[in-house]
Amino acid sequence: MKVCVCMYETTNCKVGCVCGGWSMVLLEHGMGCLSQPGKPMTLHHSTMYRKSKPIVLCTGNKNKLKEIVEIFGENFPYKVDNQDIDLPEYQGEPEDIARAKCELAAEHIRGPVLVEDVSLCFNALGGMPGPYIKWFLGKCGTAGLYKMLDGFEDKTAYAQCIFAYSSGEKESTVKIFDGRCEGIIVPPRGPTNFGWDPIFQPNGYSETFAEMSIDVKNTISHRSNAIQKVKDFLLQGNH
Ligand SMILES: O=c1nc[nH]c2c1ncn2[C@H]1C[C@H](O)[C@@H](COP(=O)(O)OP(=O)(O)OP(=O)(O)O)O1
Ligand SMILES: [Mg+2]
Repeated sequence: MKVCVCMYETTNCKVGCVCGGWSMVLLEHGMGCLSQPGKPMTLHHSTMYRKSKPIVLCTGNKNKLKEIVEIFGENFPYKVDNQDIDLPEYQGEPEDIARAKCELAAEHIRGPVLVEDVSLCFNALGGMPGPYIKWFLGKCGTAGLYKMLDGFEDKTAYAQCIFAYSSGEKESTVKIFDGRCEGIIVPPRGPTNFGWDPIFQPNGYSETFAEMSIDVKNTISHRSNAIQKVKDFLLQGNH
């Protein structure tokens, strides 16, 4: 993350925070700053939004939304809204699917948008089901997905999350952020509330994503790896 140095004398704190008398000032790029003049600014205030349009996160999946909001954390300085729209998804490589989904979302929202597309890739199957995991999961269930690897010794897999961001401006290009988590496919274990979590056991852990606490999942997951990149990009003043 870019560290900005506060250059301004402070005025009265307008956000009523616990900033010890130092207050919110606006830096040149419009980001709020809570710091002593000359000291690096700290992004520790949840109401310290940049003066810009909210970023609209387009997903119809409530579990994704919950994890994304938690991973962004309350210190994230931009306002993120959600639109529950089920966007059509093209066939092809995961990155192209996310890009096309993002372009459709930007057309729909006409402002800054963020979408994500998730793949679960079995190495023994050359990366399939990949972006089609949603349909395989729907038709075969988690046990059926595990069974697909019956004839293979190689149970390794990776979860991939691709975020795509568009500022929504005409001619703007879509920015892609890729996050992965390597692991193995195991017989289903743990709660069944989120997708293929019961059959994915990340490397270095003896629990499946479904069995581990959400806090642990959110520090190692495909989604958290991708979101770190999204955050770095947006916090560099790119939004
Ligand atoms: O961390 C995860 N842990 C377990 N399962 C997960 C995870 N993340 C996505 N999933 C599931 C949801 C869907 O069955 C498929 C991805 O498809 P994907 O198109 O990205 O998700 P979706 O259609 O549910 O929501 P969206 O409206 O954002 O497209 O994998
Ligand atoms: Mg989808």
